[in-house]
Amino acid sequence: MSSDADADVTPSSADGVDAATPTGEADPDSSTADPVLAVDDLRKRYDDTVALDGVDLAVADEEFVAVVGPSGCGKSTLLRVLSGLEAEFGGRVAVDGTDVRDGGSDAVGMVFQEPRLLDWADVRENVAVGLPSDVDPASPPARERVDDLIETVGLDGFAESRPDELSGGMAQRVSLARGLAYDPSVLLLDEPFSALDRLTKADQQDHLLDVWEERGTTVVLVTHDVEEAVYLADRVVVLSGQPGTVASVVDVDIDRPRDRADADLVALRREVTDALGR
Ligand SMILES: Nc1ncnc2c1ncn2[C@@H]1O[C@H](COP(=O)(O)OP(=O)(O)OP(=O)(O)O)[C@@H](O)[C@H]1O
Repeated sequence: MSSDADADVTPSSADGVDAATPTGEADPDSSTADPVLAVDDLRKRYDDTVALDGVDLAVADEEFVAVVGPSGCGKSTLLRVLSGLEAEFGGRVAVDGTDVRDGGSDAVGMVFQEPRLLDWADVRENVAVGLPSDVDPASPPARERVDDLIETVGLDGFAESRPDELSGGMAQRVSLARGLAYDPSVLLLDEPFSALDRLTKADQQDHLLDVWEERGTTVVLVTHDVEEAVYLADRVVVLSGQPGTVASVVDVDIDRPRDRADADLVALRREVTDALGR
């Protein structure tokens, strides 16, 4: 894709976001000097339920962070706040230095557990849904960007296919391309592979890593799957049970490509599992 096309469809972002060095253990706020995503003392309550209580998290540019925690600890709530779907909360959440309540969430892309595709639309149209609202999806730069994303997620040749002609893994890749169409500063993934069988899941995980490495996107992945978290992420943030708060942070300081059976990886899996109290 040409840089001209990028310029036409990419929203402007705030200046001055530099990569920073993650450090780790139990102090998620100290991980980055100038984070792309900054969560400070996040508190969220639904009537009598305290879902999140004082969550701190800082994610560096191009970092891949996984969030794990017991059922009901507030993982989905956290993503809903980050993506601007929950406007009422305590504390501060900023993307590229802009509060999510002041438009910071515009710089966030989201991939859900279910692909949530439009049945009547083909792959190209489904990906185009993720383009900025002021971009004409029929314009040549937009079409070029969409086709580039379709290629990035490995679906060349399927641009005119409809969702019922795709496998579950392929449909989830359409959802990933749609999440990237806005060229987000942060891509949020809410258990994107949990509905897939084991082999498809492993393929999709590797595919996500390829896309992450190729596009340099900052990723926050919520998952129940400790193996997935440790295999994919630079850091695993472990939330405590309800109300959710950060119980510990485990650095995964292992070069990629990683071997799922690697002894160090297995040891880190145990560390995360222990932190979860399983
Ligand atoms: N819209 C809502 N109204 C009332 N309570 C809610 C709402 N959404 C979530 N909750 C409550 O907030 C808490 C956190 O829910 P959330 O779905 O964020 O947890 P989770 O960690 O994603 O759970 P799971 O792993 O089971 O998907 C739970 O007690 C849940 O019942």
